[in-house]
Amino acid sequence: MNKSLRKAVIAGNWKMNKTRPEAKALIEELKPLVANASCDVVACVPFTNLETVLDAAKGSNIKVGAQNCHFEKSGAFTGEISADMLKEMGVEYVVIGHSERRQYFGETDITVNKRTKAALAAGLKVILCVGEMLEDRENGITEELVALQTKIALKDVSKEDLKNVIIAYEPVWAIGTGKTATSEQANEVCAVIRSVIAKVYDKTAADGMTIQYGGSMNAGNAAELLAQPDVDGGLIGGASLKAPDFAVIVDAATKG
Ligand SMILES: O=C(CO)COP(=O)(O)O
Repeated sequence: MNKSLRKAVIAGNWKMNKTRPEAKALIEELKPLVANASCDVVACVPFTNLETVLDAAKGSNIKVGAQNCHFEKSGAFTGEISADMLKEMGVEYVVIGHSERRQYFGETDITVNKRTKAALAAGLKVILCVGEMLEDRENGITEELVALQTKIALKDVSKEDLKNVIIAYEPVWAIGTGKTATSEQANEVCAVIRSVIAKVYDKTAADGMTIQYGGSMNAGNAAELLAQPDVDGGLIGGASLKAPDFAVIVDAATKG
């Protein structure tokens, strides 16, 4: 299927950055720069910035996302935020299973699956992150590992709900390191993910699935990565904190 029939999505993952005034300033700077984008533009911001960013992005084409949500609807889960809480605010997207959550906060494939289902049930769109560690790549198990992560994360997710899922392939060794996967490496694994979707669901679902690459994507390398046939967008960390850089990536997706 022609990739141009899929929706390209460029999402910024601000991670643990920006106070509210800084967040507002970044969105204000970004708005005119991405106003003519033909791809979807998303800012996934810290919980504390959600209201500010929702407000600042109002009337623009910037959509707003959170960076995690809990799998229970409510209850004694100190420090957690439910999917319903995000939905009620007007948040549209949520990042689930980011490698930093897997590495530092005990996130597992099983909890990623639970959070994914909870977010979809609440009506949120999920940016589901998968990706191998350097050791996995060196051991030659990247494809199997990413396939496994994808399958478990999507267990019991219906074909209808899958329409609200984007998958982000983020090799852990490329995140925040300045070491980008080559465009061939990125495309290869995105294609593996697409074939998993075809097997678990069907070809139509696979053809329609937006699959992003993430990991040191920046203004200089985005065009080549986004031109790959199976790369439909990007999940951007560091470069999403600078409006002009992020806007170049959005432009590249519009062309790619
Ligand atoms: O983790 C990432 C996005 O979720 C990528 O981060 P960097 O773009 O800073 O490498």
